[in-house]
Amino acid sequence: NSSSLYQELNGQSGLERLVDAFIQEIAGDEQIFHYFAKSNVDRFREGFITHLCDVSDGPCEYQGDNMIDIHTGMKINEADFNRVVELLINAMEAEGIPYRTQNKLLARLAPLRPEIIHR
Ligand code: HEM
Repeated sequence: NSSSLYQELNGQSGLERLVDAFIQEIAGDEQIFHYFAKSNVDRFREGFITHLCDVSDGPCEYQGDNMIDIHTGMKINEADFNRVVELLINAMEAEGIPYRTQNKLLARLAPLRPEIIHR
C-alpha cells in the first residue's frame, strides 16, 4: 500500500479539520479542559497539526519541544491520557475517518504514552 497515512487523513486540510474537532472536544470536556485553561490555543493547534503531519509521514517536520518537555509538570495520569485518546477518537468519528485509519493513527501515538504520563 503506497498511500501514506497522511493521505488517508486527507492531508493538511484534513488534519486541520481533525485538530479543530479535537480542540472542540477538549473545550467541552470537564475532565480535561483544565489542563489547557492557560494554553495558547493557536499555538497548540499549529503544533499539534504539525506533529500529526510528521507522525503520519506527511511533508512536515515537527520542530517543537519534545513530548517529555511539553508534558513535564502536568502530572497526567493514565485515566486522563486515555480520556484524551477518547476525545481524539470522537474527533476522528466526527470527521468521518474510517475505523482502520483511526487505528493506524492511534497505533503511532500509543508508543508516546510513557513520554507523556507521570511527568
Ligand atoms: C499521544 C498523546 C499526546 C500527544 C501526541 C500530544 C502532543 C502534544 C503536542 C505536539 C503539543 C504541543 C503543541 C505545541 O505547542 O507545539 C502538546 C501540548 C499540550 N498537551 Fe499534549 N499530547 C498528548 C497527550 C496529552 C494529554 C493526555 C494531555 C492532558 C491530559 C495533554 C496536554 C497538553 C497541554 C495542556 C498542552 C499545551 C501546553 C502549552 O500550553 O504550551 N497532552 N501536546
